[in-house]
Amino acid sequence: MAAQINPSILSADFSRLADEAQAVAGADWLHVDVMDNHFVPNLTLGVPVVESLARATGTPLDCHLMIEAPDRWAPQYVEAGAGSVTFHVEAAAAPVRLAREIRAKGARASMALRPATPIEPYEDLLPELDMLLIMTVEPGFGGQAFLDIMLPKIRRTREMISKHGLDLWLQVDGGVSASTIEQCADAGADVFVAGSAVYGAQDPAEAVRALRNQAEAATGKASWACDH
Ligand SMILES: O=C(CO)[C@H](O)[C@H](O)COP(=O)(O)O
Ligand SMILES: [Fe+2]
Repeated sequence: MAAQINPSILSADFSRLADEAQAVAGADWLHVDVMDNHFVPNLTLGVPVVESLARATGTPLDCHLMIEAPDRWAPQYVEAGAGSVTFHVEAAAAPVRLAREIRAKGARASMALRPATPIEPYEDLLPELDMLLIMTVEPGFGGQAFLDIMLPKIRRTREMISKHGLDLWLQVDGGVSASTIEQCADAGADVFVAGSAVYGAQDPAEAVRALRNQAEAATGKASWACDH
C-alpha cells in the first residue's frame, strides 16, 4: 500500500472547517480529533460537527476518539459518516465487541495505544482491526515533540503484522513532520497523521504532497517493505 497522509484538523481554523478540508483535498483521509476533556485534558468537537464535515467534504473522515466510554459513542461516529473510527484501548470496555460493531456498521475499525501502552497484550486482537494507531505523543494536544522512543514499538508491531500476514494499516500520530516521517516509515508505519506540519505550512496541499513523497521514498528503502 502507498503511504497515506492524513492531515489533522486539530491544527486548522475551526471557524472555517469546510474550507480547511478543501485546502487538503489531495489528502487520503481527514483526521478528526475528538476529545472529551476526560480521557484527555482538552475538548474539541463531537458527533454534530463530524456529521456536518462529512457532508461538506469528499475526503473520507478518520475519527480519532480520545474519549471515555468509546463503546457507547464510537458507533454514532460511523452513523455520522466517518469512514474510519479509532478508539483507545485504554478506554474501551470490550475492544473486540466494539471493533466488530464499527465494522458491522460499515466503517474501518481502528484501535489506538497511548505511548505507555504496550502492543504485546493485544497481538491476538489484531485480526479484528483494519488499522492500529501508535501515538507518538501523549494524546491531547497538537504541536508536541515527536517521541522517538516509540520507534521500537512501531517496529515490533510491523513484525507482528508481517508474521500473521495481516492486511492491517499502521498509523502514527503526533509530531509527524518532514524531520520525523522518514524514521516512522522506516520503522513500519504506512499511515501518517500530520497536524501542525500541514496546517502550519504556507501551502497545506504542497505539504501533504511533500510528506507523502518523503514517506514513500523511505518505505521504498525499508527492510520491512522489501520483504513483501
Ligand atoms: O491526536 C492528536 C493529539 O492528541 C493529533 O492528531 C496530533 O497531535 C496531530 O498534531 P501534530 O501533528 O501537530 O502533532
Ligand atoms: Fe489524532
